[in-house]
Amino acid sequence: MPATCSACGASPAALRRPKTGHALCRACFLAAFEEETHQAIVAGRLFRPGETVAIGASGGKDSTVLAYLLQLLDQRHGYGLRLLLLSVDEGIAGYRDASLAAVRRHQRRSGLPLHVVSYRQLYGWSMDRIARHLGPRNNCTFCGVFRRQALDRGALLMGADKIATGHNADDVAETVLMNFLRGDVGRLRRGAGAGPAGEGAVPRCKPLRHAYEKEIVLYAYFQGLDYFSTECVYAPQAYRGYARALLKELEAARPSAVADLGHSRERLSLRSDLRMPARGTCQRCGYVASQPLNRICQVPMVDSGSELIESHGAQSVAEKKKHFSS
Ligand SMILES: Nc1ncnc2c1ncn2[C@@H]1O[C@H](COP(=O)(O)OP(=O)(O)OP(=O)(O)O)[C@@H](O)[C@H]1O
Repeated sequence: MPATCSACGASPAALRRPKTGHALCRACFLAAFEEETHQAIVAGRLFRPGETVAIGASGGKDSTVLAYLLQLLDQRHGYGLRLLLLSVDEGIAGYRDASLAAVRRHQRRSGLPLHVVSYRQLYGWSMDRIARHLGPRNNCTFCGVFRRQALDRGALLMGADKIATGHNADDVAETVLMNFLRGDVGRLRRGAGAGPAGEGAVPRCKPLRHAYEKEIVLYAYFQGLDYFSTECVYAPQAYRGYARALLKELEAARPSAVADLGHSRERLSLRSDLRMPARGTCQRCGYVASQPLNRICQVPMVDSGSELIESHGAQSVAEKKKHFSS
């Protein structure tokens, strides 16, 4: 590594940027990362003044950096946002309880309001209980559908106009790879944009979708941010892990592979006569569905316990509100 920072030419270089290869000092790296995130927000028109934004806070590095950065950039550039932290407790012992503790620590430091919604309260089931019914496979698929809806419902109850998630460039590239490998054209078309996405009740955006995971880790490190870094106990079974391993190999050979995959998806052109899955509403619960019943209402264990359907579909919003903690 060169002795001096290639940006300021004065301070000693502290790192080589994984994204660009530039050798930078700590201050120049932090400034570049913050400015790039601001530019992504401005170019993507992700927010409007006066909006209430619920930040999906998992306690992991990405959403911790996102929450920190949005607060910093909002103050610096006067976006005029009302920022909130929104966490979903899936009920995964030894994982989510510890990561929620990290969210609460961030909440205390930042002063941002925090709301927690749980699967148990919303659906009557914890993810651990679902996993016992389903066995080791498909847990991440179900959990993803449950979480998407839980974030929507939490955001609606908090009066949020938008949900911001910490998805980064590696997440986007993995998703593109996975959808290619599965031939899932519907998700390829709608899955990797900056948002607002068309799915769900509340528009979503991903302000860090151009940020490399390695740089997010470096940013968190240099800012001394406190986050939870253990993988979910169900993740090793997920197909996404293969896409992640493949991406790491590709990145080692060519670092731009991460960004290039995201760009490929954006520029992808699909045949005009291609039939896309219709998006409607679930006949049972009324939330987004591409089939008569959405994935949650199709969970096989509903036969062995109607609790899930009843608590998911039959409660009024007023009844559900009393379940939410703040
Ligand atoms: N339990 C949750 N509660 C609230 N938001 C969540 C939760 N899980 C995921 N998200 C949101 O979705 C994004 C991507 O999810 P992913 O599963 O990659 O998160 P993670 O790896 O657990 O944590 P992070 O992305 O914060 O490092 C997160 O950055 C966060 O914004």
